[in-house]
Amino acid sequence: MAPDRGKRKLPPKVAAMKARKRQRLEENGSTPRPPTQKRQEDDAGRTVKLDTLQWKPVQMPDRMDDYEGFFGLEEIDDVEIVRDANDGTTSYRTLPREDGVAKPLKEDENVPFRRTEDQTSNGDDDHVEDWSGFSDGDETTASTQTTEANPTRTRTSSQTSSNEGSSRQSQQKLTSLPFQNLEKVKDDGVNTSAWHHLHLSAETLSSLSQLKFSKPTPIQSASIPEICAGHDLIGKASTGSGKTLAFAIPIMERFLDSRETNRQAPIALILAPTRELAHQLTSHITALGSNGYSVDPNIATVTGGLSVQKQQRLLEKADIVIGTPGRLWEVMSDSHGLIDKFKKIAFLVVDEADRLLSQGHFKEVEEILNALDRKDDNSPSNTPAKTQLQPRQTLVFSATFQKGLQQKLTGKSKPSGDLMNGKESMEYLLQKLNFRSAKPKFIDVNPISQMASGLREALLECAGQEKDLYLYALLLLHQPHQPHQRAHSPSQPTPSPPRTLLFANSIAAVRRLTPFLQNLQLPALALHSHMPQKARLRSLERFSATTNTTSSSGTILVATDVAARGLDIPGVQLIIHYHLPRTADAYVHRSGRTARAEREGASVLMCAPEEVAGVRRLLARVHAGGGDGGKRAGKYQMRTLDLDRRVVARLKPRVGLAKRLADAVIAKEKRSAEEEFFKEAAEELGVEYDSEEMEKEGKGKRGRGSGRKKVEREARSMTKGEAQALRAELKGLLAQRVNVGISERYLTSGRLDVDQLLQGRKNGEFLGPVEGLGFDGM
Ligand SMILES: Nc1ncnc2c1ncn2[C@@H]1O[C@H](COP(=O)(O)OP(=O)(O)OP(=O)(O)O)[C@@H](O)[C@H]1O
Repeated sequence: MAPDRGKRKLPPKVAAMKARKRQRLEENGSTPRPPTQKRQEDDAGRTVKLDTLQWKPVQMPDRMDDYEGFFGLEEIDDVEIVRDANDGTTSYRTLPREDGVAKPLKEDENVPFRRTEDQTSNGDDDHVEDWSGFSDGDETTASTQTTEANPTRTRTSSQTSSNEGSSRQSQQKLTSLPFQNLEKVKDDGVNTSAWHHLHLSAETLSSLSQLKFSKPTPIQSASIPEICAGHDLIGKASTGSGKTLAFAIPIMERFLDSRETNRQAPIALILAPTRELAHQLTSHITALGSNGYSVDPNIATVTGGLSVQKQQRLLEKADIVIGTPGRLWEVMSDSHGLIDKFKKIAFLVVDEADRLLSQGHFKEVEEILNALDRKDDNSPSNTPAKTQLQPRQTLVFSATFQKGLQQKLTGKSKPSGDLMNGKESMEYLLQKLNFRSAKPKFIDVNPISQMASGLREALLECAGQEKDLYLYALLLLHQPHQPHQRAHSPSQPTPSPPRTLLFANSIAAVRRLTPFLQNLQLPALALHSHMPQKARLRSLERFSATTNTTSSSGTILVATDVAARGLDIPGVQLIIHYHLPRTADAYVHRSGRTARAEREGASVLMCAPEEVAGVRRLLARVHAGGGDGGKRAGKYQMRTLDLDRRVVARLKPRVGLAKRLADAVIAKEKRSAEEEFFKEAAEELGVEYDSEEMEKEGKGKRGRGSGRKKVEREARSMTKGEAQALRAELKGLLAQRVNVGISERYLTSGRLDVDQLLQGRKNGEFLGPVEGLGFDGM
């Protein structure tokens, strides 16, 4: 008998192993023994009859409350269902217990051919990180749930729960992300008279004063009165323009009003597309709530990581709930009474709404919205859900609402009509959300462009095989602009070191580029959604640390689009799009990680010559906003960043060595992950794993990907000695100066040397003319 695993498609290599095994057995005239038979013989479990078991009644979860004719459910623990592999009959077996606790099935017993995390992303250069990977319902690595900017004053849900071990630790780490302005300020704060026309409470004003926000931003000025007056609202404003406080301040005002009432439900439910953004929202709202208020709100952050049961407990006392849709829906749907509580919230906030509501991305958002809108049994049965008055206000924010921005940026596909204008965006959202008023307020403070005003943009044209070389040149060019070169008084807060965010389209590319840059002595860190949650937090924390002016800390973050939306990291001055963003909205949001809060920054799009025309066309449309049917689109011309090709060419030897070393490490890691996988698969099948035989088989294959495989094989075969020799050679090259030609200046490897080299330089003297991007101003 074998446990029921259903049919799965075997990976080709495993299928080949299986076929070889069958062939050998047929040749020997023996019959294969089902692979799980041995395990069953060894198993101490006992076959039992169903009706002899101690069934326990199950309390029905909220999501079942609409199921008519469903009377109840009972459950039983510690029983495995097994199916006879030959005749398909089913029986039940008790699981052996250790210390009175049932021994769970090993993970791989349930999913024999599931690939491990590393295998998934190492194995495939085309592996693309899409938004389904950002929703974290299925991620179970260590995580966080609530953050505190001020642990002594802020009540957070996590404090109600004990014994949270490492999760608590990572939560505290996350809290230290320096959202600079929002750190608790101990001095007297700033004058807030510019806020007075918004009629906010003294406590909110005091908090704003301490946070040193002397005046509201335009989106805050426009939205806060409408929200406080009870309207639903759709708010559009460029990246980094303060949308978080535009909805957080009214929520805090309502929190103050409701303090005396016996409120049974959270005030607000805030949805965000990524874990990082959910935690950042928590951090911003916590900082607001813990600076000027006599009682702080209880904030629960619900993202993947902690057990669902723990998060359900945390939610019981929450005033404000912030979460990613996957985990939030899991927690809501498996709980008792939580959905009913959430139906009473005063605010539903959908941050980055265009992404959260876009087709096919977050099905859990729809589940949550449907659950919130579901009719109560005692509501008039003939009232359709759409027309019922919702007790809550719905607030929707993003920098981009145009559906057209989600079209591909490659220029290969024809733009599908005009970008949506404000009216159409509103209609789209009206279809998706159950607003309580027929016409929510639509506030668009940047109708023409969604790009921040302090952003400078440029194209860097280079062929695909030279991308790494040009990337290195660009990073060297950017490195020297250290803030310590600027006058800085000791009474001012420490300025952030310059940071660069490098975006790539696939996890595999992030994995390759990070060691490549590190080999070139550039301080690079990785961030993608297949990293364990702790490593994700560590990368962000190191990248964001306020005083990382030494070369050992990261000032370059190599990331997938998991970092594209909403992240507010001080000091990000340069965005590099190593790959073309797939969609125009991704371009807007990636570029929006710099030039925030009226600061300046630059964005460089690396682009192959054949892609340039298409990209220019579409970016012109992005800049034209689309509200005029694209008539202004021709006006915007993105500048080109010219690097002196002769000088760039001199960097080739270093780049070549750094690449070979990075490829070798990646290929070896991939190999060991593959070996592990195939060994497990072979064990499962009861066959012998012969790595040499598999290697031979791989060599014989021709066709798509065989060139890459050859390179991988070569990289894998690099010996330790060869790697050491290459490292030594690279070290030597990095220590040498590179003649940069006409300027008679010399370029060396590390940041310090480059700093010295470039002191007093003028634009255009280093690596060719770069007039226009104004790197000096950064
Ligand atoms: N009134 C204000 N005065 C000065 N700074 C502010 C003010 N309001 C917010 N900020 C700061 O501006 C920065 C950007 O704010 P926020 O993250 O809310 O931008 P956003 O509009 O949500 O951006 P994105 O579209 O990228 O999500 C934050 O560092 C925040 O602390």
